[in-house]
Amino acid sequence: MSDEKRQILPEAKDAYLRQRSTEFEAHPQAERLVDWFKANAGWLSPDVEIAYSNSRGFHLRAIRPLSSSVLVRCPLRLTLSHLNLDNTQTAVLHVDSPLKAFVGVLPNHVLTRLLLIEQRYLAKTGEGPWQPYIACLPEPEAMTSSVWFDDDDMDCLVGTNLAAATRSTLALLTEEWEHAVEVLRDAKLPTPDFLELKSFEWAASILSSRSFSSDRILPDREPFPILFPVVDILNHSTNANIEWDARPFEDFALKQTKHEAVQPGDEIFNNYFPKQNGEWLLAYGFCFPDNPVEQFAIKMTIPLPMEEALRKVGLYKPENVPFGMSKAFLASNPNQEQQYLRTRGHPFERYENSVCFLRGIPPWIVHLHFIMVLQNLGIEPASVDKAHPPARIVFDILLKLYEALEMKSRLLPILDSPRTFPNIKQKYAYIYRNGQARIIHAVREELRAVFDKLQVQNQMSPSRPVIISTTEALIALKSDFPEHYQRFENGLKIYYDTTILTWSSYSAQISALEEADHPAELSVWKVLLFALAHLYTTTFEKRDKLVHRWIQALQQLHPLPTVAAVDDEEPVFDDDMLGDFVHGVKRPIRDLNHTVVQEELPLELGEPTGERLGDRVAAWADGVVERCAFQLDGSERMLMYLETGDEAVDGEWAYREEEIELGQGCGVVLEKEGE
Ligand SMILES: C[S@@+](CC[C@H](N)C(=O)[O-])C[C@H]1O[C@@H](n2cnc3c(N)ncnc32)[C@H](O)[C@@H]1O
Repeated sequence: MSDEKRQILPEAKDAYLRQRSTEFEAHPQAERLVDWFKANAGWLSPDVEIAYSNSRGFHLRAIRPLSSSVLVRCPLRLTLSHLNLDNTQTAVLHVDSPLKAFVGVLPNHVLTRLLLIEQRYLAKTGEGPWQPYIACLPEPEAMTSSVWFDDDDMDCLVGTNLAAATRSTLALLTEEWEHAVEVLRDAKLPTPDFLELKSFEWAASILSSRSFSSDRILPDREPFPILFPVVDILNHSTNANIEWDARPFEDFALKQTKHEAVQPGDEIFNNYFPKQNGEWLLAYGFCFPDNPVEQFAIKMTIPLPMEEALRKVGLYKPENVPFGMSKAFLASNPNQEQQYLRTRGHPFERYENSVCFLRGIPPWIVHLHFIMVLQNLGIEPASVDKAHPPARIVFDILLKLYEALEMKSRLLPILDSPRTFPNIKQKYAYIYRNGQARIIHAVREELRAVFDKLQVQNQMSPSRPVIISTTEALIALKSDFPEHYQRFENGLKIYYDTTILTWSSYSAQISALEEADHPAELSVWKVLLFALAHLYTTTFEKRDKLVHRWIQALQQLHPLPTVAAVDDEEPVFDDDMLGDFVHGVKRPIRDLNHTVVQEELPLELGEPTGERLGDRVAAWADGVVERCAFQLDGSERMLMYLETGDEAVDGEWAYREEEIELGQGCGVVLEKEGE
């Protein structure tokens, strides 16, 4: 019975049970298996039977109320593993097989697969000690693990981690098989026909989907995969009330913990332990919609030269770990271990982090981005308060993480469910793939909600950190310095052919303009920051104005370059152009009859506080915009994150304790890929 079917409505239950009793036929092979099992000291509760259905395969079901909790007990003697090839082991069956010569030569797990292949071959002619058991094992055609996907099935995994994991599993199997065949040939053993790659893959799938770890029954040795006939007939359910009971060196049993609750006809499940859907599909050939433990695995790869540079700035020093995160991750190799994204409410809990919207991101990844951001800004980790790095640094980390997640989300859109699937493999592939897509989109949206909270559109910016386009920056300039705004507006008319009738019309015009493959707004930002910084540097009053505070906050992190730094550089902008934007364009003044009465003279580009101030401010504006301007979700608008310079106000959004409700942002509407 599937998990979904377990939830069936009471009124549907009778009909379901009637239908089920015809679907679930007793199976002659199952009967032979039970007879063989009992004849060899295996114990199966008299209250259960092994049933078979096309959708559930072989499985266990109750035929009457359970009189005891023990369902099945398999003696060590009946188990199948490489130990059966080792004459020194007395507690297990011995087979007379040429494979015995390779104990200690081939890896144990490879030997177990070869033994299984050999026994399958024998079972086909009714031979071998495990014949009734092997006869009940699924054949390759019935296998649904991603290892058995054809090209069409694999297409359903595009963009997922499982696509790569499946390919590398197949590559490893091929390598192990080739090695085994070579070793057998070198030993002058005729390689049997049945030892083909497909059989090797079959044996590996049997072991991955139904073996147990040996350590419970053989606690005195390194664990290895071992098959327990009949114990392995139970299907999996997360809700199974089951207990594993091993008596070391004797037997292994499954017990139903709430056996009174089992009704006649009920399927009895094992619990294989919670796993990610990728693991389920790769090893067992099924997976679950809404798997509660599902995470999104990320493998970081830090290229060697970058790793060396980051090591020098303190990547591996525990004292540099930010946001109160646990430092334990530093002991793991970032290039080897998987990191997992976790959505809100995940049963494994999220990661410790004083920034609540970063709690779904693995600490290694947050830390790496922290160090990279510091390196980009030329800031020594020692000079930063690691418990609460400034909000500007949090913002840069957020942006970098968001861009990476956004790219990944594009590769993995959430898809509508097709009405039907060509086969069960593609159905499971869809369930897995969409589960993964939902995680990456959920974590991305969690970060996106922060941008939405900060973003201000077409209105005066409040006195807090904001994400704005040039529209809102111009609104602020107009409010703070109307005269300077007027000059800038004229500059826009001349140099960008942009007339500001309304803010929306300006936004529409500037969004549509491109310059050498860049949005023209990028260069408007540069000129605007030049104008604002020039104003800031040359105005000594009105320092409380918002536009001044933006520049002040920016210059705390990005100081004006020195004279020496700009000395040999080509000027970034044309002086006349900057003069026009900042000091007013030379334009005719007309009388009522539209006759030119006077040419307005441009003001000089003043440099009151230092040598080559204009060039330095221009280089500064250019550098800051190049580093900090960004676009969100493919929108044409070029945005900047600007702070007030008041640390308490600026840090509030980053260290606020409550989580932002998703979908409640005030900014751009989320673009949902694939919808
Ligand atoms: C240990 S065997 C269980 C016996 C199996 N049904 C058989 O026919 O041999 C594990 C395999 O059973 C199937 N299985 C177990 N639990 C399942 C579930 N909840 N949903 C779908 N298939 C399941 C999968 O094919 C899995 O690889």
